[in-house]
Amino acid sequence: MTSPILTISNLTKRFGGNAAVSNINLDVIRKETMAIIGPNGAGKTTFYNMVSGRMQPSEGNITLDGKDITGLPPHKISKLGISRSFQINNIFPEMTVQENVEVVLSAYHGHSRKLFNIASRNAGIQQEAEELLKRLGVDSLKDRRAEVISYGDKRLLEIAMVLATRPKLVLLDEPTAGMTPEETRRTTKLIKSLADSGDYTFLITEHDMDVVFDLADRILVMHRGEKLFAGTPAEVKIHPEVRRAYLGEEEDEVTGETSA
Ligand SMILES: Nc1ncnc2c1ncn2[C@@H]1O[C@H](COP(=O)(O)OP(=O)(O)OP(=O)(O)O)[C@@H](O)[C@H]1O
Repeated sequence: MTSPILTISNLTKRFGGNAAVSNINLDVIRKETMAIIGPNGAGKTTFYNMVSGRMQPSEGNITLDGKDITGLPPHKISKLGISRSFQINNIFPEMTVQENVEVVLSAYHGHSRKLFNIASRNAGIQQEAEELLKRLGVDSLKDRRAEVISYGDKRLLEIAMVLATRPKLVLLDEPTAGMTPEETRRTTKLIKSLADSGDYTFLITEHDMDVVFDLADRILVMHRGEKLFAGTPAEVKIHPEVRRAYLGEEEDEVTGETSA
């Protein structure tokens, strides 16, 4: 875990006179799982939107694997290897779970995304889709229409679709938001096993601190647009300024403990 896959330099986004993100410097190391946390309004979404190309930075640079991607549109950034999960928006509800993954794989392998190509399914793509669904633990659902599976399973399907593009960097936006505690446990375990496989680099935003501390190798703590601290979960837990930033929001949110 040494060379950075993503380098952020002096990244700033202003809305009018206000800096939503201010002068952030950060390296995301190949194969690590990095989480971004911070109180409401800290600038996490704005930061994420700049990395995925949905927002143009006011200042600063973003480099992916040595290539400057600052200000490129989302489709170009996605082609260059940053894949972002959107909460279920990408799923075709009437297709089966497996066909959904096959559509993405077909596009990745240079075939048309059009449905008639799915009808004449390619054996290699079919097998690849099955393997991905197995990795996500949803292969038993492969022949179900996507619209009938549970919310938690849809989120896992969505992650399978993101991974189908073989991204260099996977952005997961609140991967457990809206899940039941059981779905959250299952999803956390799965993401952890994907991360442990060493095949992926994850940049995750997540409000659930238990999930963050379970998954992250390192955590970027944002506060009022600035980088308050970046370090290991153990370092973050004991960092006085981090604790101070969270107190007054939800007490001890950062440690996952409830204060008496
Ligand atoms: N399009 C916009 N126009 C003006 N101000 C914005 C815009 N987007 C975000 N902001 C402001 O930038 C600041 C950071 O917002 P952002 O949504 O990035 O924070 P966040 O950490 O993701 O918050 P939350 O945890 O509540 O989602 C806030 O003060 C917000 O009001």
